[in-house]
Amino acid sequence: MAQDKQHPLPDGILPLRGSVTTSFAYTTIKDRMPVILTKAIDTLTRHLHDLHLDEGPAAQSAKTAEAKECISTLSKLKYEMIRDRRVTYVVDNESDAETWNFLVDGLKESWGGDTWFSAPWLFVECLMYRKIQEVFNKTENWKNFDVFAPQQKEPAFNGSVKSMIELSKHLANVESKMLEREGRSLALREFIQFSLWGNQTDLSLLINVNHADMHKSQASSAQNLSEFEKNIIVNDMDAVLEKLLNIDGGRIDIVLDNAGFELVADLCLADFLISSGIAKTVMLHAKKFPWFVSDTTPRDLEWTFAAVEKKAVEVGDEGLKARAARWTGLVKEGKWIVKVDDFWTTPYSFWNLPTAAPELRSSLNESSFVIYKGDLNYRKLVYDAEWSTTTPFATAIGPVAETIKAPFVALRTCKSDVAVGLKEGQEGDLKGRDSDWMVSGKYGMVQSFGC
Ligand SMILES: O=P(O)(O)OC[C@H]1O[C@](O)(CO)[C@@H](O)[C@@H]1O
Ligand SMILES: [Mn+2]
Repeated sequence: MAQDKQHPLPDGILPLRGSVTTSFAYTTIKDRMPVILTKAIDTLTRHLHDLHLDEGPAAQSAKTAEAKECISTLSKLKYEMIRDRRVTYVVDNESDAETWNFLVDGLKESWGGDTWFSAPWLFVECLMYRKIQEVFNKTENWKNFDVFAPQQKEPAFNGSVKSMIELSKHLANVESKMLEREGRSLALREFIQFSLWGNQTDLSLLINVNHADMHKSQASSAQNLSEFEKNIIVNDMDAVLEKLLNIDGGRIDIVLDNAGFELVADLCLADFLISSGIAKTVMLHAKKFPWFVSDTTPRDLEWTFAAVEKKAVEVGDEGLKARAARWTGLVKEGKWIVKVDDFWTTPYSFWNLPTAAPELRSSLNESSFVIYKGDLNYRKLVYDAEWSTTTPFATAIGPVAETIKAPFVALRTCKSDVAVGLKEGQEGDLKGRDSDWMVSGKYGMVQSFGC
């Protein structure tokens, strides 16, 4: 990973930071990030307890000692965060550590602050997940442990099964009607909308959600889709459909976001892109290590294929079972390519992509179309800055407009202090309707470039 200075923002545009006490960034660093650490500690503590019951004494003592060490380092991290201490280096042997530390060193000079609240929010929030991974990287026995899986990702998946079954049935119906172009376009519109609304179930936001209730909030049928549609505040869907329907067999990239219901909706879309002939291949970009609680790692993909198939068998849903089997087949045949790149788990905005990750950039330039999923990818596209909401998207993506040639769409539900491309007066209307419109996940954006 290249050591690359953070791209500067235009004069007068500041990055979002926790030091602005009225911001969602502030609430996130003050309240939500410490809770995420507490949950990680709790998960490890429970595992320690289970270890005592399950494994032999020798394995126990080494693993137990390491887990205790992890718990104490995570508690220290939480302490430093709450007290707004200076952020510390990433200390492990991974290939990205040097880059992280180069950026930690440059914080003061680039942004005037190097503590948890004074440094850019994007930087410190990403850093927390990298520091959690550092804790496990330094052990022998816990390197591959996903601390978010047992108590968050897996229960959330189980709580979403009802929605997944409904979604799969509905989409099978939609697919069967897609014979001509018009049918294909209508079908694609639905697949994209489900992929968009799937983004509501991001577990770093839903830290206190009851996983058993996930179904209630998920758009999984045509009926709730039309209810949700009025909440798409920027909607470039028609242009996106036009572009996609004219690709005729190229490669489409999906920069994945969360595992669980969102991933299942994304995989349904990826599957449709192939089965409809729109794309020959789909490249699925996953995260290298557990990230923002629920982001998809390669392990999550495998786990999801198996878990969907198992659930389908349990409930006797042949359609869903065939779907899951087809997904495994698509990977085997090379029609779905799963890719991991260090870049997605750095704090860089996409403005840095050409210099920080030149190979990834060349690869994206071979794509016919890129779909960026979720809120964090949106923040990274627009550099997580204090843009006014009427800033044109083309301005807020800065150099990305020229450096990544493939046309793209961002599908995100709004969960942070940034949204651009709104019409004059639209922000006021939204505020009038819902003071939390920017962060509640209730509103969505289908925002494209190059279409
Ligand atoms: O999974 P997503 O949609 O990228 O959401 C991640 C988002 O989670 C949050 O922690 C929720 O507020 C934001 O900081 C971040 O943008
Ligand atoms: Mn996410």
